[in-house]
Amino acid sequence: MIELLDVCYVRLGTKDIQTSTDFATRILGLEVSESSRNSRHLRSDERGHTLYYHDGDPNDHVVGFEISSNDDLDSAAATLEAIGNEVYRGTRDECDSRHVRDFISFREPSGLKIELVVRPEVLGKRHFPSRDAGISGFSHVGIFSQDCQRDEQFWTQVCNARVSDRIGDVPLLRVNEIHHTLALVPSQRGGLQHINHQVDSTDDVMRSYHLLKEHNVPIVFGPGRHPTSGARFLYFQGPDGMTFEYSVGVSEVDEETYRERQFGFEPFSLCMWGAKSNLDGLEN
Ligand SMILES: O=C/C=C/C(C(=O)O)=C(/O)C(=O)O
Ligand SMILES: [Fe+2]
Repeated sequence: MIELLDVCYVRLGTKDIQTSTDFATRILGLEVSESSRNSRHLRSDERGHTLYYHDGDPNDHVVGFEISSNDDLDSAAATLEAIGNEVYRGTRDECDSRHVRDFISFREPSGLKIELVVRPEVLGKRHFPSRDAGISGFSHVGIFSQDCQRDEQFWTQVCNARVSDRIGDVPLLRVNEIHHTLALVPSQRGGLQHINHQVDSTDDVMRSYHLLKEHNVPIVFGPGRHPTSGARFLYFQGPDGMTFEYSVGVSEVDEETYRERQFGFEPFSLCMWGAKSNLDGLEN
């Protein structure tokens, strides 16, 4: 069993590094922690970076998950190879550019590249956001799935993910006490469906809603409230068609007493306030 501790970063190719950086700092509210001619490391919390943009194909998405030790990394590689996955071990330079001690990469069943990393760096220097969006940190991702039932089996049987809720066959999966760290969203393609940052309050969600509208950023869903995690949310479109989410109030799960719930595949399962979803794979 591969024991994922948490999601730690997303890496995205972009056609225009400057436009993507401007969005990430002036709109989303992240901090540039490292910059080169063709890449940016961006920070959202105490970690050294949680988002990385680089010149490249905008369909090139990678999600990093932290695992606890090199022994766990070796046994994860053996587990993945035993079920037919090709596993790549990061070179020293690649580890250094990610600020991690070690990592391996592989593709999950719908094709998204996953990196399992050991000892991602946290910075002593206080995080200083580029705008007052109220972000408290990077929290979860949505992943496109060509077969939600098959992919749920991968995340729950090969890895340690547990189902918190399902909307139809769409599972919200946790790897720690947070209600979900990944959601599988039906699609013909693979890749990343959305990137979530938690904010401090509903006021932050609503302040950003008005700021985004003023800057003509397309709103994809919300403001609204998920009956699943209880979070108040707002989804909007960033560069290269990537969807970002702010949310606040995601519930925590007591492993001893929690039982997974089944929600119907209907609009009020997505938003209990009745907002209409234009989310890729979850339109209504
Ligand atoms: O539309 C369903 C989304 C549910 C949630 C939630 O319960 O918070 C998400 O944030 C998500 O799937 O990303
Ligand atoms: Fe989300």
